[in-house]
Amino acid sequence: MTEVARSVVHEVLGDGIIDVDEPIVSYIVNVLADEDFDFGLDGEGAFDALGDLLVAAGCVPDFPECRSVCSKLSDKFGKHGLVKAKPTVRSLAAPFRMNEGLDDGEAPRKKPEPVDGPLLSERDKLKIERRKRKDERQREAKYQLHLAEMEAVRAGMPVACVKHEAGGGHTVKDIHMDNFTISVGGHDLIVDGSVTLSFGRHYGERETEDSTEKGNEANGVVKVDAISQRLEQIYKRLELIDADAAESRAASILAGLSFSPEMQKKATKTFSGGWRMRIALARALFIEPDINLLERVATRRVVGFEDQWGRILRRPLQQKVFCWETGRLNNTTKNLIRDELYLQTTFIDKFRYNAKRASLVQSRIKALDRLGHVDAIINDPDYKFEFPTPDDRPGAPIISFSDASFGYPGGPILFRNLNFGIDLDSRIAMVGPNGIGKSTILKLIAGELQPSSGTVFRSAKVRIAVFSQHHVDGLDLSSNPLLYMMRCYPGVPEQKLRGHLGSFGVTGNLALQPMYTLSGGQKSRVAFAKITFKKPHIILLDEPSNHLAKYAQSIKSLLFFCIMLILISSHMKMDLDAVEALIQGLVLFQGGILMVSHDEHLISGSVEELWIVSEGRVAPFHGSFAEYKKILHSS
Ligand SMILES: Nc1ncnc2c1ncn2[C@@H]1O[C@H](COP(=O)(O)OP(=O)(O)OP(=O)(O)O)[C@@H](O)[C@H]1O
Repeated sequence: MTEVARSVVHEVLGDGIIDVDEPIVSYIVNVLADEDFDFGLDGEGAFDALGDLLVAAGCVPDFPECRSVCSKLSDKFGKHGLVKAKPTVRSLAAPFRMNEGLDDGEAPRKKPEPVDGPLLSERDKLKIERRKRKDERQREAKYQLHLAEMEAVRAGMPVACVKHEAGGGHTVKDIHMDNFTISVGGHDLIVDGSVTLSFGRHYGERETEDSTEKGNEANGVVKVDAISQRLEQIYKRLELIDADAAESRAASILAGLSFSPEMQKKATKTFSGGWRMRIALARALFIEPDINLLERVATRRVVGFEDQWGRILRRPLQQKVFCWETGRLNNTTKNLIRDELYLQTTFIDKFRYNAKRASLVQSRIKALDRLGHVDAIINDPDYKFEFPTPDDRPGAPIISFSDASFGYPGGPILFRNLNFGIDLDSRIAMVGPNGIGKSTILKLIAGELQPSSGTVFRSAKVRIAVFSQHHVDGLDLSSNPLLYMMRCYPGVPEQKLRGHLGSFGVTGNLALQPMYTLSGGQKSRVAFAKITFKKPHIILLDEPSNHLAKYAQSIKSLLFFCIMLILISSHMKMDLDAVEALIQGLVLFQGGILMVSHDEHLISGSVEELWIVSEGRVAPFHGSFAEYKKILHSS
């Protein structure tokens, strides 16, 4: 059926569909081929569902033309029997009585069902259902269009095109092209070139210059001046960038980032998250021109940032709030002010009824009152990260490992005889080298993996939420945060889901914005909202600040620091503001936390214990993250 539908679409749209990307064409075909699709009167349904996409994708020049095309589509689909017949109303030959054959006594009345609002007729319900499907299709269409646009931007260059403007009077069997231009990515490679390929001659790469002369002799002119000039430029450029040494340069950069020769040959997909980040770093280092360019930008940012920070911190609180209101602060400065205000308000709350500190509390209350907007600042949605408090507290044991060992099938044993427990008061960060198996432990805890031997016990009553980059990547990008939550939790009132999204700063219009338009940090917030809706007792976090801090440990030079900033701005999935908010949210969370992270700031701000994963074992470390790092460096 889809094949017939496809041929009808091609027939009706003709040339209009030739240059349209395949995913868009498939989408159009699938929508129309859907057996529930309602073409409506004269193709009006098709126009509603696909009009915007057909025009935006250039299948039709404008909306009036689009209407007529939709009408043709409806017609053709009907002729091919692809339009499902609508149920028709049939009149009965004789009246039919509902109580025929029943006792004459009055039938017991059914108690009317309580209803919340006006009753909907079947027709209304169908209409609403159609409307929903239409919205869904339009969202999907916009997303497909966005994907196609992104693909074009990523490719960075339009398709190579050949403009052929005039034909010559040569024999029919020769191929002659005159006045043609070849451009790639907006750069002209050949301008006003002309080529004649004479029938019977053989042309090849090495023969080019030769054949020019031979061709001249034989009057079969091949004008390759422009081509050879261009080739010369390319060779010069390759020489300039030392292309022959590219592989060895890449190898030495990778080796500097601890990739052994065997690892350098492995497919990227076989590496753990941390190693993949190193690959991204190696790539950034390899492309020198971009680094130099960005380095300047980053330096300016660093300097500007420090200047402003220093200046703002020296000002009294009142002035800081004024600066806030005038909106000239960056996120870090905002966080510092917010922290200070937060401390002031906590101080007031804590010592409000303490006689000894009464005067101090009073003066602070007055000072804050004078400032105004304090609530707005503390409750800024950007800063919000509120994990729900579970209503129950299952008794111990919650999670315990007994002699648990694990190795991936076909791989080495990663852990032997692990013995430890986690409860609702646990606040732990697991640290260790890349690829040692930290994420694997989280998967064993969550039940995604089973131990090869020994046991991992999980209380039947415990609710565990897992956050990893995988959950952010798994969001439905064609949807929006609210719809996504509605699909994940069907039947839950919209207001409740909105409220929950709001706890993670996804408020107002942001909750209705297409997911693909959200920033990395905003997507992370949606993922957090999704995994915590059921009020988990334990939260497992796998690199919630996404591998950013591990490089900060080894990055000494400004160049490296700049690269970090580049990586932060281009790859980060959670912005710095969100990390601050996450720390605050975790501190206030009333359950257990086990995180895998290399982010010193996140670890020291939100957990109390450090566990070290190494050589197949997990052991508590009695010291701070900074002390652990010191030991790591000295060894
Ligand atoms: N599905 C899998 N199949 C086979 N091997 C795997 C699989 N997932 C991970 N591994 C391997 O198991 C080892 C441990 O991986 P894991 O992701 O747990 O490490 P990690 O300590 O979390 O690393 P990082 O800090 O780099 O994120 C690595 O060598 C990894 O390549």
